Amino acid sequence: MLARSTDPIVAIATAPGRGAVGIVRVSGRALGPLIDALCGRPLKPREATYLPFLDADGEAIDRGLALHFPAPHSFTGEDVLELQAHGGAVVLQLLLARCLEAAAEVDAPSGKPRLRGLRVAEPGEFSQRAFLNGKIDLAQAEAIADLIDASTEAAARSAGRSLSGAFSREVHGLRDALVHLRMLVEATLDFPEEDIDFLQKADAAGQLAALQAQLAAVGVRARQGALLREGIKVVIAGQPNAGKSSLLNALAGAELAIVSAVAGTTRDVVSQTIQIQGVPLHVADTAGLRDSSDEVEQIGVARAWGQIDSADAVLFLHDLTRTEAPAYAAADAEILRTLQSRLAADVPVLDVWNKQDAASSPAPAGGVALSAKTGDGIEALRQRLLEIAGWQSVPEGLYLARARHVDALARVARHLAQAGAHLGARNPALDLLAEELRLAQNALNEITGEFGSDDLLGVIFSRFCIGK
Ligand SMILES: Nc1nc2c(c(=O)[nH]1)N(C=O)[C@@H](CNc1ccc(C(=O)N[C@@H](CCC(=O)O)C(=O)O)cc1)CN2
Ligand SMILES: Nc1nc2c(ncn2[C@@H]2O[C@H](COP(=O)(O)OP(=O)(O)OP(=O)(O)O)[C@@H](O)[C@H]2O)c(=O)[nH]1
Repeated sequence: MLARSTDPIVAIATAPGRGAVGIVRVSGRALGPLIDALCGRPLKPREATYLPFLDADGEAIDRGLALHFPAPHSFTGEDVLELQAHGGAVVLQLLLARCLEAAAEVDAPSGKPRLRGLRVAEPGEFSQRAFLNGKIDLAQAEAIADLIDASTEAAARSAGRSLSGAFSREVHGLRDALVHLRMLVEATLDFPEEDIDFLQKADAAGQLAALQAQLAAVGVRARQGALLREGIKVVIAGQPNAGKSSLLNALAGAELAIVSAVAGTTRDVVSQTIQIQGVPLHVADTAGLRDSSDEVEQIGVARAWGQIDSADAVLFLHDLTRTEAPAYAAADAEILRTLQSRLAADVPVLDVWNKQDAASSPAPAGGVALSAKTGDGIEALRQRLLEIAGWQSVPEGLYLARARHVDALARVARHLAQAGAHLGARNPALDLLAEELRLAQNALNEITGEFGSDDLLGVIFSRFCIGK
Protein backbone atom coordinates (compact mmCIF):
# COMPACT_ATOMS: atom_id res chain seq x y z
CA MET A 1 0.00 0.00 0.00
CA LEU A 2 0.98 3.52 -0.74
CA ALA A 3 1.85 5.22 2.53
CA ARG A 4 0.79 8.79 3.19
CA SER A 5 3.59 11.26 2.81
CA THR A 6 4.11 14.86 1.89
CA ASP A 7 7.64 14.60 0.45
CA PRO A 8 7.97 16.40 -2.83
CA ILE A 9 7.65 13.91 -5.68
CA VAL A 10 8.57 13.86 -9.34
CA ALA A 11 7.73 11.57 -12.25
CA ILE A 12 7.54 11.44 -15.99
CA ALA A 13 3.83 11.91 -16.54
CA THR A 14 3.65 10.82 -20.16
CA ALA A 15 3.82 7.33 -21.66
CA PRO A 16 7.29 5.87 -22.20
CA GLY A 17 8.63 5.86 -25.72
CA ARG A 18 8.78 8.50 -28.44
CA GLY A 19 6.23 11.26 -28.45
CA ALA A 20 5.89 14.78 -29.76
CA VAL A 21 5.74 16.11 -26.22
CA GLY A 22 6.61 14.59 -22.86
CA ILE A 23 5.93 15.93 -19.40
CA VAL A 24 7.89 15.78 -16.17
CA ARG A 25 5.68 16.68 -13.23
CA VAL A 26 6.68 17.70 -9.71
CA SER A 27 4.33 18.03 -6.75
CA GLY A 28 5.21 19.27 -3.29
CA ARG A 29 5.22 22.21 -0.98
CA ALA A 30 6.99 25.45 -1.84
CA LEU A 31 8.53 24.58 -5.19
CA GLY A 32 9.75 28.15 -5.75
CA PRO A 33 13.48 27.46 -5.21
CA LEU A 34 13.34 24.41 -7.45
CA ILE A 35 11.69 26.45 -10.17
CA ASP A 36 14.41 29.08 -9.89
CA ALA A 37 17.10 26.43 -10.25
CA LEU A 38 15.49 24.68 -13.22
CA CYS A 39 14.01 27.60 -15.10
CA GLY A 40 16.30 30.40 -13.97
CA ARG A 41 13.37 32.61 -12.96
CA PRO A 42 10.01 32.50 -11.22
CA LEU A 43 7.00 31.50 -13.28
CA LYS A 44 3.68 33.26 -13.53
CA PRO A 45 1.01 31.06 -11.95
CA ARG A 46 -0.86 28.81 -14.37
CA GLU A 47 0.76 30.35 -17.42
CA ALA A 48 2.82 28.42 -19.94
CA THR A 49 6.29 29.93 -20.32
CA TYR A 50 8.62 28.92 -23.13
CA LEU A 51 12.15 28.67 -21.80
CA PRO A 52 15.28 26.52 -21.66
CA PHE A 53 15.41 23.81 -18.99
CA LEU A 54 18.82 24.30 -17.43
CA ASP A 55 21.32 21.71 -16.30
CA ALA A 56 23.70 22.30 -13.35
CA ASP A 57 26.07 24.28 -15.58
CA GLY A 58 23.31 26.53 -16.82
CA GLU A 59 23.22 24.82 -20.20
CA ALA A 60 19.91 23.97 -21.84
CA ILE A 61 18.85 20.30 -21.77
CA ASP A 62 15.83 21.15 -23.89
CA ARG A 63 13.54 24.06 -24.55
CA GLY A 64 9.94 23.70 -23.62
CA LEU A 65 6.99 24.99 -21.69
CA ALA A 66 7.11 25.31 -17.94
CA LEU A 67 3.95 25.59 -15.88
CA HIS A 68 3.55 26.38 -12.21
CA PHE A 69 0.27 25.63 -10.46
CA PRO A 70 0.64 27.16 -7.00
CA ALA A 71 -1.08 25.27 -4.16
CA PRO A 72 -3.92 24.69 -3.64
CA HIS A 73 -5.08 25.29 -7.21
CA SER A 74 -3.52 22.27 -8.86
CA PHE A 75 -4.36 18.67 -9.63
CA THR A 76 -2.82 17.45 -6.37
CA GLY A 77 -3.70 20.46 -4.25
CA GLU A 78 0.04 21.03 -3.67
CA ASP A 79 2.42 23.17 -5.67
CA VAL A 80 2.80 21.53 -9.06
CA LEU A 81 5.51 22.20 -11.61
CA GLU A 82 5.31 20.80 -15.11
CA LEU A 83 8.12 20.71 -17.59
CA GLN A 84 6.64 20.04 -21.00
CA ALA A 85 9.55 18.98 -23.13
CA HIS A 86 10.17 17.06 -26.33
CA GLY A 87 8.93 13.52 -25.86
CA GLY A 88 12.07 11.41 -26.12
CA ALA A 89 12.84 8.80 -23.48
CA VAL A 90 16.38 10.14 -22.92
CA VAL A 91 15.38 13.80 -22.77
CA LEU A 92 12.73 13.05 -20.17
CA GLN A 93 15.10 10.89 -18.11
CA LEU A 94 17.65 13.72 -18.20
CA LEU A 95 15.04 16.20 -17.04
CA LEU A 96 13.88 13.88 -14.28
CA ALA A 97 17.46 13.39 -13.10
CA ARG A 98 18.00 17.14 -13.33
CA CYS A 99 14.96 17.78 -11.10
CA LEU A 100 16.38 15.46 -8.44
CA GLU A 101 19.81 17.06 -8.74
CA ALA A 102 18.45 20.61 -8.58
CA ALA A 103 16.39 19.71 -5.52
CA ALA A 104 19.50 18.33 -3.85
CA GLU A 105 21.35 21.60 -4.62
CA VAL A 106 18.51 23.57 -3.11
CA ASP A 107 18.69 21.30 -0.08
CA ALA A 108 22.46 21.38 0.21
CA PRO A 109 23.82 22.63 3.56
CA SER A 110 25.48 25.57 1.80
CA GLY A 111 22.17 26.85 0.57
CA LYS A 112 19.05 27.22 2.64
CA PRO A 113 17.34 23.82 2.96
CA ARG A 114 13.99 24.78 1.61
CA LEU A 115 12.90 21.73 -0.32
CA ARG A 116 13.29 18.47 1.56
CA GLY A 117 14.13 15.30 -0.30
CA LEU A 118 12.55 15.29 -3.72
CA ARG A 119 12.03 11.67 -4.77
CA VAL A 120 10.53 9.74 -7.65
CA ALA A 121 6.79 9.21 -7.13
CA GLU A 122 5.21 5.83 -6.50
CA PRO A 123 2.51 4.75 -8.96
CA GLY A 124 -0.72 6.55 -8.24
CA GLU A 125 0.89 8.94 -5.79
CA PHE A 126 -0.20 12.14 -7.54
CA SER A 127 -3.80 10.96 -7.55
CA GLN A 128 -3.49 9.78 -3.95
CA ARG A 129 -2.47 13.31 -3.01
CA ALA A 130 -5.37 14.75 -4.94
CA PHE A 131 -7.59 12.47 -2.84
CA LEU A 132 -5.88 13.20 0.49
CA ASN A 133 -6.06 16.92 -0.22
CA GLY A 134 -9.76 16.69 -0.96
CA LYS A 135 -9.49 17.50 -4.67
CA ILE A 136 -11.26 14.29 -5.65
CA ASP A 137 -12.92 11.47 -3.74
CA LEU A 138 -12.01 7.82 -3.87
CA ALA A 139 -14.46 6.90 -6.62
CA GLN A 140 -13.10 9.73 -8.76
CA ALA A 141 -9.53 8.68 -8.11
CA GLU A 142 -10.45 5.20 -9.28
CA ALA A 143 -12.14 6.70 -12.31
CA ILE A 144 -8.86 8.34 -13.34
CA ALA A 145 -7.19 4.93 -13.46
CA ASP A 146 -10.18 3.44 -15.24
CA LEU A 147 -10.24 6.22 -17.81
CA ILE A 148 -6.59 5.63 -18.59
CA ASP A 149 -7.12 1.86 -18.79
CA ALA A 150 -10.39 2.02 -20.72
CA SER A 151 -10.22 -0.27 -23.74
CA THR A 152 -13.54 0.66 -25.28
CA GLU A 153 -15.21 3.96 -26.08
CA ALA A 154 -18.14 3.09 -23.82
CA ALA A 155 -15.78 2.38 -20.92
CA ALA A 156 -13.88 5.63 -21.50
CA ARG A 157 -17.05 7.70 -21.65
CA SER A 158 -18.46 6.21 -18.49
CA ALA A 159 -15.13 6.57 -16.65
CA GLY A 160 -15.18 10.21 -17.67
CA ARG A 161 -18.62 10.54 -16.15
CA SER A 162 -17.40 8.99 -12.90
CA LEU A 163 -14.38 11.28 -12.88
CA SER A 164 -16.56 14.33 -13.22
CA GLY A 165 -18.35 13.13 -10.11
CA ALA A 166 -21.60 11.69 -11.51
CA PHE A 167 -21.26 8.46 -9.56
CA SER A 168 -20.08 10.24 -6.41
CA ARG A 169 -23.08 12.58 -6.60
CA GLU A 170 -25.43 9.60 -6.72
CA VAL A 171 -23.67 8.09 -3.71
CA HIS A 172 -23.90 11.42 -1.89
CA GLY A 173 -27.60 11.60 -2.70
CA LEU A 174 -28.04 8.18 -1.12
CA ARG A 175 -25.98 9.21 1.85
CA ASP A 176 -28.00 12.38 2.44
CA ALA A 177 -31.26 10.43 2.42
CA LEU A 178 -29.73 7.88 4.76
CA VAL A 179 -28.40 10.55 7.14
CA HIS A 180 -31.87 12.08 7.26
CA LEU A 181 -33.39 8.76 8.20
CA ARG A 182 -30.72 8.07 10.81
CA MET A 183 -31.33 11.46 12.29
CA LEU A 184 -34.97 10.55 12.88
CA VAL A 185 -34.12 7.21 14.42
CA GLU A 186 -31.34 8.57 16.62
CA ALA A 187 -33.57 11.37 17.83
CA THR A 188 -36.18 8.85 18.84
CA LEU A 189 -33.46 6.88 20.64
CA ASP A 190 -32.02 9.89 22.43
CA PHE A 191 -35.34 11.25 23.54
CA PRO A 192 -37.38 8.30 24.71
CA GLU A 193 -40.19 10.62 25.65
CA GLU A 194 -40.60 11.19 21.93
CA ASP A 195 -43.31 8.81 20.99
CA ILE A 196 -42.34 5.80 18.94
CA ASP A 197 -45.18 7.09 16.85
CA PHE A 198 -42.78 9.85 15.97
CA LEU A 199 -41.09 7.53 13.49
CA GLN A 200 -44.42 6.60 12.07
CA LYS A 201 -45.56 10.18 11.74
CA ALA A 202 -42.31 11.07 10.04
CA ASP A 203 -42.95 8.15 7.68
CA ALA A 204 -39.64 6.47 8.42
CA ALA A 205 -40.82 3.35 6.60
CA GLY A 206 -41.70 5.41 3.53
CA GLN A 207 -38.30 7.10 3.62
CA LEU A 208 -36.60 3.75 3.90
CA ALA A 209 -38.55 2.36 0.96
CA ALA A 210 -37.66 5.40 -1.15
CA LEU A 211 -34.03 5.00 -0.20
CA GLN A 212 -34.10 1.34 -1.18
CA ALA A 213 -35.59 2.18 -4.56
CA GLN A 214 -32.94 4.84 -5.15
CA LEU A 215 -30.23 2.38 -4.10
CA ALA A 216 -31.56 -0.27 -6.48
CA ALA A 217 -31.38 2.20 -9.38
CA VAL A 218 -27.81 3.16 -8.54
CA GLY A 219 -26.97 -0.53 -8.12
CA VAL A 220 -28.17 -1.39 -11.62
CA ARG A 221 -26.08 1.35 -13.17
CA ALA A 222 -23.03 0.49 -11.08
CA ARG A 223 -23.30 -3.19 -12.03
CA GLN A 224 -23.51 -2.27 -15.69
CA GLY A 225 -20.55 0.04 -15.22
CA ALA A 226 -18.53 -2.66 -13.54
CA LEU A 227 -19.41 -5.02 -16.37
CA LEU A 228 -18.14 -2.48 -18.91
CA ARG A 229 -14.90 -2.22 -17.02
CA GLU A 230 -14.30 -5.81 -16.09
CA GLY A 231 -16.26 -7.85 -18.65
CA ILE A 232 -16.84 -11.56 -18.16
CA LYS A 233 -14.84 -14.66 -18.94
CA VAL A 234 -16.43 -17.06 -21.41
CA VAL A 235 -14.88 -20.47 -21.99
CA ILE A 236 -15.61 -22.54 -25.08
CA ALA A 237 -15.55 -26.21 -24.16
CA GLY A 238 -16.49 -29.43 -25.88
CA GLN A 239 -15.24 -32.57 -27.55
CA PRO A 240 -12.40 -32.45 -30.06
CA ASN A 241 -13.38 -31.24 -33.51
CA ALA A 242 -16.68 -29.70 -32.36
CA GLY A 243 -15.45 -26.44 -33.90
CA LYS A 244 -14.30 -24.57 -30.79
CA SER A 245 -11.42 -22.84 -32.53
CA SER A 246 -13.66 -22.02 -35.48
CA LEU A 247 -16.17 -20.47 -33.09
CA LEU A 248 -13.54 -18.32 -31.37
CA ASN A 249 -12.38 -17.12 -34.77
CA ALA A 250 -15.94 -16.39 -35.86
CA LEU A 251 -16.64 -14.42 -32.68
CA ALA A 252 -13.39 -12.52 -32.92
CA GLY A 253 -13.65 -11.97 -36.66
CA ALA A 254 -10.03 -13.07 -37.06
CA GLU A 255 -8.06 -16.26 -37.60
CA LEU A 256 -6.60 -16.54 -34.10
CA ALA A 257 -6.78 -20.22 -33.32
CA ILE A 258 -5.68 -23.04 -35.58
CA VAL A 259 -8.58 -24.83 -37.23
CA SER A 260 -8.06 -28.29 -38.66
CA ALA A 261 -9.96 -31.49 -39.33
CA VAL A 262 -7.54 -33.28 -37.03
CA ALA A 263 -9.21 -33.91 -33.68
CA GLY A 264 -7.07 -32.66 -30.81
CA THR A 265 -5.54 -29.74 -32.68
CA THR A 266 -5.89 -27.16 -29.91
CA ARG A 267 -3.57 -27.88 -26.99
CA ASP A 268 -2.89 -24.57 -25.37
CA VAL A 269 -5.54 -22.11 -24.34
CA VAL A 270 -6.13 -19.35 -26.90
CA SER A 271 -7.76 -16.29 -25.38
CA GLN A 272 -9.15 -13.21 -27.01
CA THR A 273 -11.12 -10.27 -25.70
CA ILE A 274 -14.01 -9.44 -27.96
CA GLN A 275 -16.49 -6.62 -27.60
CA ILE A 276 -20.21 -6.89 -27.92
CA GLN A 277 -21.86 -3.47 -27.77
CA GLY A 278 -18.86 -2.26 -25.83
CA VAL A 279 -18.99 -5.07 -23.26
CA PRO A 280 -15.66 -6.89 -23.10
CA LEU A 281 -15.92 -10.67 -23.21
CA HIS A 282 -12.73 -12.57 -22.52
CA VAL A 283 -13.23 -15.68 -24.63
CA ALA A 284 -11.00 -18.72 -24.21
CA ASP A 285 -10.75 -21.57 -26.73
CA THR A 286 -9.62 -24.75 -25.04
CA ALA A 287 -8.42 -28.22 -25.94
CA GLY A 288 -11.11 -30.75 -26.84
CA LEU A 289 -12.21 -32.70 -23.77
CA ARG A 290 -11.44 -36.39 -24.11
CA ASP A 291 -9.30 -39.08 -22.57
CA SER A 292 -6.06 -39.17 -24.43
CA SER A 293 -2.84 -41.13 -24.21
CA ASP A 294 -0.95 -38.23 -25.78
CA GLU A 295 0.92 -36.46 -23.00
CA VAL A 296 0.71 -32.99 -24.54
CA GLU A 297 -2.98 -33.42 -25.19
CA GLN A 298 -3.52 -34.50 -21.57
CA ILE A 299 -1.87 -31.29 -20.40
CA GLY A 300 -4.12 -29.37 -22.79
CA VAL A 301 -7.21 -31.06 -21.36
CA ALA A 302 -6.09 -30.27 -17.81
CA ARG A 303 -5.65 -26.63 -18.81
CA ALA A 304 -9.08 -26.64 -20.38
CA TRP A 305 -10.61 -27.70 -17.06
CA GLY A 306 -8.54 -25.05 -15.33
CA GLN A 307 -10.10 -22.43 -17.61
CA ILE A 308 -13.57 -23.83 -17.06
CA ASP A 309 -13.11 -23.60 -13.30
CA SER A 310 -12.59 -19.84 -13.51
CA ALA A 311 -15.27 -19.16 -16.12
CA ASP A 312 -18.20 -16.79 -15.64
CA ALA A 313 -20.01 -18.67 -18.41
CA VAL A 314 -19.33 -21.79 -20.46
CA LEU A 315 -20.25 -22.34 -24.09
CA PHE A 316 -20.64 -26.11 -24.37
CA LEU A 317 -20.09 -26.77 -28.05
CA HIS A 318 -21.58 -29.78 -29.83
CA ASP A 319 -21.06 -31.06 -33.36
CA LEU A 320 -24.61 -31.26 -34.68
CA THR A 321 -23.57 -33.68 -37.42
CA ARG A 322 -22.60 -36.22 -34.79
CA THR A 323 -25.03 -35.78 -31.92
CA GLU A 324 -27.08 -38.76 -33.06
CA ALA A 325 -24.13 -41.13 -32.75
CA PRO A 326 -24.56 -42.91 -29.37
CA ALA A 327 -20.87 -42.77 -28.46
CA TYR A 328 -20.75 -39.03 -29.21
CA ALA A 329 -23.89 -38.35 -27.17
CA ALA A 330 -22.55 -40.43 -24.30
CA ALA A 331 -19.27 -38.49 -24.25
CA ASP A 332 -21.21 -35.18 -24.22
CA ALA A 333 -23.33 -36.44 -21.33
CA GLU A 334 -20.17 -37.35 -19.45
CA ILE A 335 -18.70 -33.89 -20.03
CA LEU A 336 -21.95 -32.28 -18.87
CA ARG A 337 -21.86 -34.27 -15.64
CA THR A 338 -18.31 -33.13 -14.94
CA LEU A 339 -19.21 -29.53 -15.82
CA GLN A 340 -22.11 -29.61 -13.40
CA SER A 341 -20.06 -31.09 -10.62
CA ARG A 342 -17.24 -28.56 -11.03
CA LEU A 343 -19.08 -25.34 -11.73
CA ALA A 344 -20.79 -23.11 -9.20
CA ALA A 345 -24.55 -23.12 -9.58
CA ASP A 346 -24.60 -19.53 -10.87
CA VAL A 347 -22.23 -20.19 -13.77
CA PRO A 348 -24.40 -20.65 -16.84
CA VAL A 349 -23.65 -23.39 -19.36
CA LEU A 350 -25.04 -22.60 -22.79
CA ASP A 351 -25.43 -25.43 -25.29
CA VAL A 352 -24.18 -24.39 -28.71
CA TRP A 353 -24.95 -26.66 -31.65
CA ASN A 354 -22.36 -26.14 -34.35
CA LYS A 355 -22.10 -27.19 -38.01
CA GLN A 356 -25.74 -26.47 -38.62
CA ASP A 357 -24.84 -26.04 -42.30
CA ALA A 358 -23.84 -29.67 -42.63
CA ALA A 359 -26.35 -31.26 -40.27
CA SER A 360 -29.44 -33.12 -41.38
CA SER A 361 -31.19 -33.16 -38.03
CA PRO A 362 -32.44 -30.02 -36.26
CA ALA A 363 -30.78 -28.82 -33.08
CA PRO A 364 -32.39 -29.79 -29.78
CA ALA A 365 -34.45 -27.05 -28.17
CA GLY A 366 -32.66 -24.60 -25.91
CA GLY A 367 -29.22 -23.29 -26.63
CA VAL A 368 -28.11 -21.77 -29.89
CA ALA A 369 -27.68 -23.47 -33.26
CA LEU A 370 -25.12 -21.97 -35.56
CA SER A 371 -22.43 -22.52 -38.12
CA ALA A 372 -19.00 -21.26 -37.19
CA LYS A 373 -18.08 -21.87 -40.82
CA THR A 374 -20.76 -19.75 -42.54
CA GLY A 375 -21.33 -17.34 -39.65
CA ASP A 376 -24.99 -18.26 -39.53
CA GLY A 377 -26.33 -17.86 -35.99
CA ILE A 378 -23.25 -16.05 -34.66
CA GLU A 379 -25.22 -12.84 -34.16
CA ALA A 380 -27.84 -14.73 -32.15
CA LEU A 381 -25.05 -16.16 -29.99
CA ARG A 382 -23.64 -12.67 -29.43
CA GLN A 383 -27.03 -11.51 -28.21
CA ARG A 384 -27.30 -14.50 -25.89
CA LEU A 385 -23.85 -13.74 -24.52
CA LEU A 386 -24.91 -10.18 -23.72
CA GLU A 387 -27.94 -11.53 -21.87
CA ILE A 388 -25.77 -13.99 -19.97
CA ALA A 389 -23.40 -11.19 -19.02
CA GLY A 390 -26.42 -9.40 -17.57
CA TRP A 391 -26.12 -6.43 -19.87
CA GLN A 392 -28.99 -3.99 -19.96
CA SER A 393 -28.44 -0.74 -21.75
CA VAL A 394 -29.16 2.14 -19.42
CA PRO A 395 -30.51 5.18 -21.23
CA GLU A 396 -29.15 7.93 -18.96
CA GLY A 397 -25.57 6.90 -19.52
CA LEU A 398 -23.39 4.88 -17.24
CA TYR A 399 -20.68 5.69 -14.82
CA LEU A 400 -17.85 3.28 -14.62
CA ALA A 401 -17.94 1.41 -11.36
CA ARG A 402 -15.84 -1.34 -9.92
CA ALA A 403 -16.63 -4.64 -8.29
CA ARG A 404 -15.69 -2.93 -5.01
CA HIS A 405 -18.50 -0.42 -5.48
CA VAL A 406 -21.01 -3.05 -6.52
CA ASP A 407 -20.07 -5.05 -3.45
CA ALA A 408 -20.41 -2.03 -1.15
CA LEU A 409 -23.82 -1.19 -2.64
CA ALA A 410 -24.94 -4.79 -2.08
CA ARG A 411 -23.91 -4.53 1.56
CA VAL A 412 -25.83 -1.27 1.89
CA ALA A 413 -28.87 -3.06 0.47
CA ARG A 414 -28.52 -5.90 2.99
CA HIS A 415 -28.32 -3.49 5.93
CA LEU A 416 -31.32 -1.56 4.66
CA ALA A 417 -33.28 -4.79 4.33
CA GLN A 418 -32.40 -5.61 7.94
CA ALA A 419 -33.38 -2.11 8.97
CA GLY A 420 -36.68 -2.60 7.18
CA ALA A 421 -37.29 -5.81 9.11
CA HIS A 422 -36.65 -4.04 12.44
CA LEU A 423 -38.81 -1.11 11.46
CA GLY A 424 -41.64 -3.39 10.43
CA ALA A 425 -41.64 -5.27 13.74
CA ARG A 426 -44.50 -4.65 16.15
CA ASN A 427 -42.10 -3.34 18.79
CA PRO A 428 -39.17 -2.04 16.76
CA ALA A 429 -35.78 -2.54 18.40
CA LEU A 430 -34.66 1.00 17.74
CA ASP A 431 -31.05 0.41 18.73
CA LEU A 432 -30.72 -2.45 16.22
CA LEU A 433 -32.44 -0.36 13.58
CA ALA A 434 -30.02 2.50 14.25
CA GLU A 435 -27.08 0.11 14.05
CA GLU A 436 -28.14 -1.28 10.66
CA LEU A 437 -28.49 2.24 9.32
CA ARG A 438 -25.08 3.12 10.68
CA LEU A 439 -23.53 0.08 8.98
CA ALA A 440 -25.31 0.98 5.76
CA GLN A 441 -23.77 4.43 5.87
CA ASN A 442 -20.31 3.03 6.55
CA ALA A 443 -20.60 0.79 3.50
CA LEU A 444 -21.69 3.77 1.43
CA ASN A 445 -18.84 5.89 2.71
CA GLU A 446 -16.37 3.24 1.64
CA ILE A 447 -17.23 4.07 -1.96
CA THR A 448 -16.19 7.69 -1.78
CA GLY A 449 -13.62 7.06 0.95
CA GLU A 450 -15.16 9.24 3.62
CA PHE A 451 -15.57 7.99 7.14
CA GLY A 452 -16.61 11.06 9.07
CA SER A 453 -19.26 9.69 11.41
CA ASP A 454 -19.11 13.00 13.27
CA ASP A 455 -20.83 14.69 10.39
CA LEU A 456 -23.95 12.77 11.36
CA LEU A 457 -23.92 14.47 14.76
CA GLY A 458 -23.36 17.76 13.02
CA VAL A 459 -26.53 17.24 11.03
CA ILE A 460 -28.49 16.20 14.11
CA PHE A 461 -27.42 19.26 16.09
CA SER A 462 -28.00 21.60 13.27
CA ARG A 463 -31.52 20.42 12.62
CA PHE A 464 -32.82 19.68 16.11
CA CYS A 465 -33.04 22.15 18.88
CA ILE A 466 -31.53 20.08 21.70
CA GLY A 467 -32.10 22.61 24.46
CA LYS A 468 -35.76 22.43 24.10
N1 LIG B 1 -0.56 19.04 -18.61
C1 LIG B 1 -1.43 18.36 -17.88
N2 LIG B 1 -2.56 17.89 -18.43
C2 LIG B 1 -3.43 17.17 -17.67
C3 LIG B 1 -3.17 16.88 -16.31
C4 LIG B 1 -1.96 17.38 -15.76
O1 LIG B 1 -1.63 17.16 -14.58
N3 LIG B 1 -1.13 18.11 -16.57
N4 LIG B 1 -4.08 16.13 -15.57
C5 LIG B 1 -3.75 15.39 -14.46
O2 LIG B 1 -4.29 14.35 -14.17
C6 LIG B 1 -5.45 16.05 -16.06
C7 LIG B 1 -6.16 17.32 -15.72
N5 LIG B 1 -6.37 17.44 -14.31
C8 LIG B 1 -6.28 18.62 -13.62
C9 LIG B 1 -7.09 18.79 -12.52
C10 LIG B 1 -7.08 19.98 -11.84
C11 LIG B 1 -6.23 21.01 -12.24
C12 LIG B 1 -6.25 22.33 -11.55
O3 LIG B 1 -5.47 23.22 -11.85
N6 LIG B 1 -7.13 22.52 -10.58
C13 LIG B 1 -7.28 23.75 -9.85
C14 LIG B 1 -7.98 24.83 -10.65
C15 LIG B 1 -9.34 24.44 -11.10
C16 LIG B 1 -10.02 25.49 -11.96
O4 LIG B 1 -9.43 26.48 -12.32
O5 LIG B 1 -11.19 25.25 -12.26
C17 LIG B 1 -8.00 23.47 -8.56
O6 LIG B 1 -8.52 22.37 -8.40
O7 LIG B 1 -8.00 24.34 -7.71
C18 LIG B 1 -5.38 20.81 -13.31
C19 LIG B 1 -5.40 19.61 -14.00
C20 LIG B 1 -5.44 15.80 -17.52
N7 LIG B 1 -4.57 16.72 -18.24
N1 LIG C 1 -19.31 -27.85 -41.92
C1 LIG C 1 -18.79 -27.23 -40.86
N2 LIG C 1 -17.56 -27.54 -40.45
C2 LIG C 1 -17.05 -26.90 -39.39
C3 LIG C 1 -17.79 -25.88 -38.72
N3 LIG C 1 -17.04 -25.43 -37.70
C4 LIG C 1 -15.87 -26.11 -37.72
N4 LIG C 1 -15.86 -26.99 -38.74
C5 LIG C 1 -14.80 -27.92 -39.09
O1 LIG C 1 -14.60 -28.82 -38.03
C6 LIG C 1 -13.21 -29.15 -37.92
C7 LIG C 1 -12.73 -28.88 -36.52
O2 LIG C 1 -12.78 -27.48 -36.28
P1 LIG C 1 -11.94 -26.80 -35.11
O3 LIG C 1 -12.44 -25.40 -35.01
O4 LIG C 1 -10.50 -27.02 -35.32
O5 LIG C 1 -12.47 -27.68 -33.91
P2 LIG C 1 -11.97 -27.71 -32.39
O6 LIG C 1 -13.18 -28.03 -31.57
O7 LIG C 1 -11.23 -26.48 -32.04
O8 LIG C 1 -11.03 -28.95 -32.40
P3 LIG C 1 -9.88 -29.42 -31.37
O9 LIG C 1 -8.79 -28.42 -31.44
O10 LIG C 1 -9.50 -30.74 -31.91
O11 LIG C 1 -10.49 -29.52 -30.02
C8 LIG C 1 -12.50 -28.32 -38.97
O12 LIG C 1 -12.30 -29.13 -40.10
C9 LIG C 1 -13.48 -27.22 -39.28
O13 LIG C 1 -13.34 -26.71 -40.56
C10 LIG C 1 -19.10 -25.57 -39.22
O14 LIG C 1 -19.82 -24.70 -38.69
N5 LIG C 1 -19.53 -26.27 -40.26
